[in-house]
Amino acid sequence: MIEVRGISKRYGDLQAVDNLSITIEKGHIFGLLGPNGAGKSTTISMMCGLISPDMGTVQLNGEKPTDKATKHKIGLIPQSIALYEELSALDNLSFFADLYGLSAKTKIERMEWSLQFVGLQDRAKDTVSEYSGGMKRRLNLAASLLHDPDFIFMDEPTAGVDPQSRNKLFESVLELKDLGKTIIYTTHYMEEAEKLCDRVGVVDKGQLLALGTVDELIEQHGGHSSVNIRSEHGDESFMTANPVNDLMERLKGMNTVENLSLRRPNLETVFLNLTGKQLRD
Ligand SMILES: Nc1ncnc2c1ncn2[C@@H]1O[C@H](COP(=O)(O)OP(=O)(O)OP(=O)(O)O)[C@@H](O)[C@H]1O
Repeated sequence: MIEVRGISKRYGDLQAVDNLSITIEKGHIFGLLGPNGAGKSTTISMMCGLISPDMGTVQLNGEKPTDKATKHKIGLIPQSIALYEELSALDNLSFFADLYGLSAKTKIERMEWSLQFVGLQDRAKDTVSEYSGGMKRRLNLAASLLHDPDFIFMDEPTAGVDPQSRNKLFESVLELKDLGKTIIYTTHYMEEAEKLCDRVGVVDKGQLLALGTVDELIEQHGGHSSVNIRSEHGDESFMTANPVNDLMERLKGMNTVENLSLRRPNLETVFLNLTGKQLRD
């Protein structure tokens, strides 16, 4: 379990994170969503002990993330790819395995497992500079899993990734959840959060604006459905909390319906309602 209590971080005049509290259950995938500069990376960095909060506390299974034993339970997939381009995938993993201090036997086992896990076993001897952006992302993930961490922090792991690698990454995230890992996932893509996350937090200007399951957030912040009917009376559009009933009622007076569209609120609507900002990659 991860318990974040009132963490804040200021850079000069800028309050990057402002009194943020979240609890994340073991085995959950938690999505941290927010526009550019909202404070997601700063929050993740405090959660995994890379930077210390000015105020507040973070506990991973009751321990500080900077605690030596707890550090070994953390896997971080940073936003920018952290690999040696001129080395092969195997040599990269070997380097990171040595940093984690794995024994020779464990190192070989974990390197094999990690490569298999991200589907790169056939390209293990290739130089990373020959990899596509998606393959680099997958190798980045493999490197962060070598020491079999319990808490996995993924900072925009699908940025600039082709659809095939993106799907492979989704599968990998869900497999990690099945293995009982706790995953914190930041993304700009709402459909990823809808597909993957047990719970979601929306942040902007360093503050947590909403927290809950996707359904809860849509219920609380999604607003009404929008309906459009084109009939012999022309176009009619309306917003409603009860689309099925309202639609049935309106259709009664119509003979020819040429077109009918119903748009229910989704996570994107929630995001726009809360932050007023369009998402950008
Ligand atoms: N080391 C730093 N020094 C000064 N300002 C910083 C530093 N790190 C982050 N910031 C600022 O803090 C704010 C939050 O940044 P952060 O990277 O946490 O946001 P983010 O939500 O991860 O954004 P993005 O989606 O663009 O990665 C931004 O305004 C950023 O410019």
